Amino acid sequence: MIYILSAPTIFIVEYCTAQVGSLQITKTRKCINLQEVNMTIEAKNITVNLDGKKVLDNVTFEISSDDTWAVTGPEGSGKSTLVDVVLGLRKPDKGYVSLLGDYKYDRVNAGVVFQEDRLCEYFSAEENIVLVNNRYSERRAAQELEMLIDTKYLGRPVCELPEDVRRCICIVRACCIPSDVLIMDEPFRGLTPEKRKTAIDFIKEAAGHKGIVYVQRTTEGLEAYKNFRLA
Ligand SMILES: Nc1ncnc2c1ncn2[C@@H]1O[C@H](COP(=O)(O)OP(=O)(O)OP(=O)(O)O)[C@@H](O)[C@H]1O
Repeated sequence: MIYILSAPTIFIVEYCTAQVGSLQITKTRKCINLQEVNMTIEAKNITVNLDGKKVLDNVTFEISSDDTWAVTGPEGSGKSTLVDVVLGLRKPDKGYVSLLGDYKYDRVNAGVVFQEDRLCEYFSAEENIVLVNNRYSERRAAQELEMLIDTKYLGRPVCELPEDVRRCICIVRACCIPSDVLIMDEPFRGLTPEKRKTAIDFIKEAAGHKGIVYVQRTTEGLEAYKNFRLA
């Protein structure tokens, strides 16, 4: 990581992290090398009560670039609630989520697979991808989709497609959204072990140095990852 000091009127590089008197301290990355991007989502002391029941009790963890987390726990243990808090969709009763490092925005910018598919049912798989990233043509979207689904499923309303194919479309969609982190709630539901492995390879490739959070009941199928940190 290089640090450059410059006068505030001369804006040398894109990421400004602090202003010190008349000096602008700018943090940059040589040749915009993604390897040096450092973003951290800090979830600290998260406590959530629902209907008088403590669903999350003082949960603390950090998701940084290059981290891959598995958040596991039995049914009803609060996994999806934690995802909602991290995404800013639910306010915790106690604790906070903050963004540290090279974030350009003051909110979590995530590619998400939700527990439910949340697809546009009468749109095709390609159209569902283009909807979340208008830089993609349908042709480009099809190329991404073909890494996980058979071409026979393209060009058809997704409501006609089998459950496992729909889940793969959700994975591709999350990976195609411009984002800083990937958060996936039961992404591999209904997938065969072989397909799950292909999907993990696809996600790893698409994520690059982004942090990844897998949410599922157990770590089954995540053996491809070594040194897992369990939350
Ligand atoms: N809006 C709500 N109002 C009241 N209770 C809720 C609400 N949403 C979730 N709960 C309860 O909070 C607990 C945690 O739910 P959550 O969906 O986060 O669990 P989970 O670990 O993701 O479960 P699963 O593995 O079934 O997806 C459950 O007991 C659930 O019934």
